[in-house]
Amino acid sequence: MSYASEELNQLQKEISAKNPPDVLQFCANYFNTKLALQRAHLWQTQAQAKAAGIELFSRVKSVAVDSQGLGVIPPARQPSFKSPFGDNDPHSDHSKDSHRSEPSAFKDSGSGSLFKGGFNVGSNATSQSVQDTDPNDPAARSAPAPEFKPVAKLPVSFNANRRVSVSAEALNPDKFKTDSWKPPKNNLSDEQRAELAKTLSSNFLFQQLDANSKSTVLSALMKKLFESNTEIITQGDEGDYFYIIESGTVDFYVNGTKVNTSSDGSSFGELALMYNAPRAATAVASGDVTCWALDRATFRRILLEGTFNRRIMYEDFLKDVSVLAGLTPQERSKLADALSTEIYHAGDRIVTEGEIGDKFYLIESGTCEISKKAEGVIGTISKGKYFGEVALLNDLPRQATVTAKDSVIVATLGKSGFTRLLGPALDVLRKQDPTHQ
Ligand SMILES: Nc1ncnc2c1ncn2[C@@H]1O[C@@H]2COP(=O)(O)O[C@H]2[C@H]1O
Ligand SMILES: Nc1ncnc2c1ncn2[C@@H]1O[C@@H]2COP(=O)(O)O[C@H]2[C@H]1O
Repeated sequence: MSYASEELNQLQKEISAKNPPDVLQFCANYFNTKLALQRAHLWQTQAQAKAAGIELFSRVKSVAVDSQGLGVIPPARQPSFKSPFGDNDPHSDHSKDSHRSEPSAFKDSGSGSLFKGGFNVGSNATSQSVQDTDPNDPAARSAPAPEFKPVAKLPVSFNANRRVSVSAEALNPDKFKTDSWKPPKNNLSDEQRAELAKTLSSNFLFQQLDANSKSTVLSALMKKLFESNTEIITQGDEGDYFYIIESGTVDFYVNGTKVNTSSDGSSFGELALMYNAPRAATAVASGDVTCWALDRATFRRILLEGTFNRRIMYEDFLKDVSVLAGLTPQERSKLADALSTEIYHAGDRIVTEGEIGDKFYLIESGTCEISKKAEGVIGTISKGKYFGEVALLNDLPRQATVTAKDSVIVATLGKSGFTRLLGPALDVLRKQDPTHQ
């Protein structure tokens, strides 16, 4: 299948799942978001290459002409990753401004880190040794104490003369493997396989797989052992594996700041694989850690084939959101289909007081601060809580500013989904309206 057909198929699936009222707008947003992710990845790649002294994209000077016919240097323009049709092409000449920061948020229509905590691997997990000859095995990396540096700042300016076809391939490595794809084989003995199946059987996501997919995953999982302080994942890298922690504790850092910790039974490393985006965080073994790793192609194949789909992942999350407690399982499924994921970093404004509101937000992880111009900070909210309902319920501008205090992942629902899909939760939201308290 060609790259274009693959993209169109994917879009078709999204349209069928979400049945958007405004199809053209939906398509525009869909590709806009894809392009944003691609650009974000390019920036990251360029930053890494630059740090290593490599000039990745040749520079094309963009010189405007002033009223006297003289060439002038264009003013620095801050790229917006919310609009990739804007000034964020890393192929451009950015030498005039060294203060541009890497993108702090990316978003996509799909689920977020909902795999986290999904794998409730039992504490009776066994630890068979698996022959793993994968040359990319992260366990094979040397393991010095991790050193966390902020991601390099990037320069700004814009020239769209060069497009990103080569990098588009880099971002879609699976497309080259699609036809010849064969899941890896871990060569577990029958007993070891049965043990692993037992270990994963209590896991929510694993339970959703049909027999074939279960068997594929069992054969493809690779055991990885990480010594204390090993960097399992490095922020900004391309995604290679999705990990399930059998035992041990993993800490997550974004730009050098610790944002999260996961242990036995949790999973991580799904975001980069799902969105073809750079790794959103650095994952470090805080003690000795044993993981099961699923390679990118198998993860994506199973995900894209729909067994591991968005609905499954979001349903798991939605069960824990108290304001949605009154929804029937069918209502929850419909809602799950309509959600999108956005990621923000510390300091990002997610909604701004006075602006027009078009989305409702559920916090999947991280902490947000709510503030009002007149009153300052009025509260903080975290996982399982929501915001952005007031503007939508009352057709008002945003009544407060909501800022990410750390790395925040939110599930968002557009305005039409908000009124159509929240069912009895809308009444609860109305009753709990903070501006009426
Ligand atoms: N606050 C967080 N922000 C981003 N990623 C996180 C966070 N907490 C845990 N992670 C995990 O860290 C992983 C890093 O690689 P990925 O971006 O593929 O997927 C990421 C998530 O699974
Ligand atoms: N006291 C408050 N006043 C206004 N908004 C609040 C308050 N407490 C929490 N919020 C949330 O902050 C959000 C800002 O955007 P909205 O007005 O759409 O919805 C608002 C609420 O979800």
